[in-house]
Amino acid sequence: MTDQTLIILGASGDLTARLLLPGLGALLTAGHVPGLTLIGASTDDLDDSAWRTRVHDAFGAHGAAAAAESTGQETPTTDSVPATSDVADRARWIRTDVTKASDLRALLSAARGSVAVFFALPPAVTALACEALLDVDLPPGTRLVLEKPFGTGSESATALNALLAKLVPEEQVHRVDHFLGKSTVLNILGLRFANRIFEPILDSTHVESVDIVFDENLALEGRAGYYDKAGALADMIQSHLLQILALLTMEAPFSMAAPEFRDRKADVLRATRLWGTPADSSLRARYTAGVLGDRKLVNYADEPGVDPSRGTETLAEIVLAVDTWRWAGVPFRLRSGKAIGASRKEAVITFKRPPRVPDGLHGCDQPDRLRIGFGPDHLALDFNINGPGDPFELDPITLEASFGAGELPPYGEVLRGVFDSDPTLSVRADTAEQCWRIVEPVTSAWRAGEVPLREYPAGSTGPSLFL
Ligand SMILES: O=C1O[C@H](COP(=O)(O)O)[C@@H](O)[C@H](O)[C@H]1O
Repeated sequence: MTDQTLIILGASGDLTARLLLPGLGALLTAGHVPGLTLIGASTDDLDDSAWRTRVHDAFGAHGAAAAAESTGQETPTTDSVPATSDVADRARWIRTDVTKASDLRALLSAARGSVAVFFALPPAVTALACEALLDVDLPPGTRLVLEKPFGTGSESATALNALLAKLVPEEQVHRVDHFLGKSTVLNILGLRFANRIFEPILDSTHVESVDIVFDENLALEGRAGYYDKAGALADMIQSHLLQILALLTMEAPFSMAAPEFRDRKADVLRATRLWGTPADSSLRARYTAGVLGDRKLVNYADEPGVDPSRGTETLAEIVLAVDTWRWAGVPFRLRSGKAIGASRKEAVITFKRPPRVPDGLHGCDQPDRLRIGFGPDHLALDFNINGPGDPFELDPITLEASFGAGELPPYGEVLRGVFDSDPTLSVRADTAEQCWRIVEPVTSAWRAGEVPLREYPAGSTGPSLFL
């Protein structure tokens, strides 16, 4: 097995501690990437020892715990997981200005074996780092791993793609969308393509509408530096929810190999557009002060680090059309909000009514629904039967299935693809551009003030076009 080195640019940031290192810890605990060298880099004045402590903490607090959860074992500490302790003990910190070729050259010379460079940086700094890398000889096979947001619109995404194409072949670029590492999201593929019963009715003849909803209890949680520039549309819809839409609407690939799978996703995203005008097919809103469970939340605009004049939305909705033979005429309603009282994370496929219910059968007319939950992992099918009591009275019933989490947490899954040099679960260049193209009519209209920014108290359900 070849040695591998993971270099994290921007390693002192929130993403590294909160998601990346825990995901890596789970991956190592599950026995992957033995002998990994981990190098952290940024302009911060850390040293090896301080960095190792951070890595130990992140592995111990989250990574090992996540792996233990999925195996049902007791939570081990880093001390009881030699693979993570070993990587943490040998981790190195190299002070680096990521926009300077000379610094990046020195950084890469410290790597052993096959190299993956993770850009845990804001989009503008990522672009500068990529430009600096043009003057550096990258070791053969180097993989470049980029976080969302990938650019800030289709123009910057196209420019960044062009830059990356000068550095390494597309197969070596991993654009991370951690929702593609979520076991329930991936279960959409098994549900659709490994069963006879669902796929034939997933089309415009049978489906009335599809809702993809990710409403969270979480509020800003100290992430103003990133979130206030992104907002709910870019943070969740342009990225994660469009990936879910692609999995729900794509045609069956003949294989799960990266080229076929990513071709089918790209096909359907190219066919996706806003349903109507931004005024009738989009909604934006921002939470005000409120109470959520036992937490008192302050007005978003008063959160430290927020620039209220930016008008950042914390709740966004858009309605999309997928112009394919299969889906023409079916509205896809995508929604995500923060500080929502009732957390709801699911895709709901609502079916059309039967052509005719026989006279004499009465009492219940709920439409059939297939619900795919994204946390907790859950699957439910709502339909009508002749229930107890009056034999001709219809009753609603739900068939439910819950299943355990995958072997790895989402970031672990995504990183496994990076270390295996398998880009299947990463977002391809054209797809990243398409996802911006789909939302751009909305972002332009919002910038021009054509859609008002509404308000909702934290802890409420928030406004909606369709709920
Ligand atoms: O990427 C993001 O995702 C999370 C929600 O995903 P989860 O896996 O943590 O449930 C969201 O809270 C965050 O704002 C966004 O940046």
